[in-house]
Amino acid sequence: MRIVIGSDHAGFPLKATVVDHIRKSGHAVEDVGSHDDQPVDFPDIAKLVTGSVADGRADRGLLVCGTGVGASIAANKVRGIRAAVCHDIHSAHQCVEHDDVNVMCIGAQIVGPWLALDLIDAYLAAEFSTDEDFRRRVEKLHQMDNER
Ligand SMILES: O=C(CO)[C@H](O)[C@H](O)[C@H](O)COP(=O)(O)O
Repeated sequence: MRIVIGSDHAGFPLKATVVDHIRKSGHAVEDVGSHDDQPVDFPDIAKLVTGSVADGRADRGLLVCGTGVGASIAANKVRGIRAAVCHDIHSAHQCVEHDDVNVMCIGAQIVGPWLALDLIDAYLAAEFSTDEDFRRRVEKLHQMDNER
């Protein structure tokens, strides 16, 4: 898959480990920054990641900030984006299987690097279910996007 990843200054220390891991797993990674630990506003990075997913340049996005919360709020402002903070393995795969999440957000101040990599593995391995209940619910999310 083509993965786009971004972080703010709080997520920056974790991002290099994550990028390396995803590349070694065989995925293509676009790293949109930040590229150092200087303060950067998470909405600016979220715009870059979500833009790449929304226009089809990337299949899935990853955002890393301090808690994952700000990044997910920002990402969900963008049409076509279904973002979720995931700090447990079940949510990391179920969010794709049931909700077709296309941007997962992680808090570098909340989870350590080993759990972060397991979360990412679960997220990237998951596929959207063909179950009609889940498809109908996500279709309603599309309708909500179109009504904004
Ligand atoms: O977690 C975040 C937003 O939900 C950010 O990454 C920041 O860590 C948080 O806003 C704190 O800001 P600071 O400039 O790092 O003190």
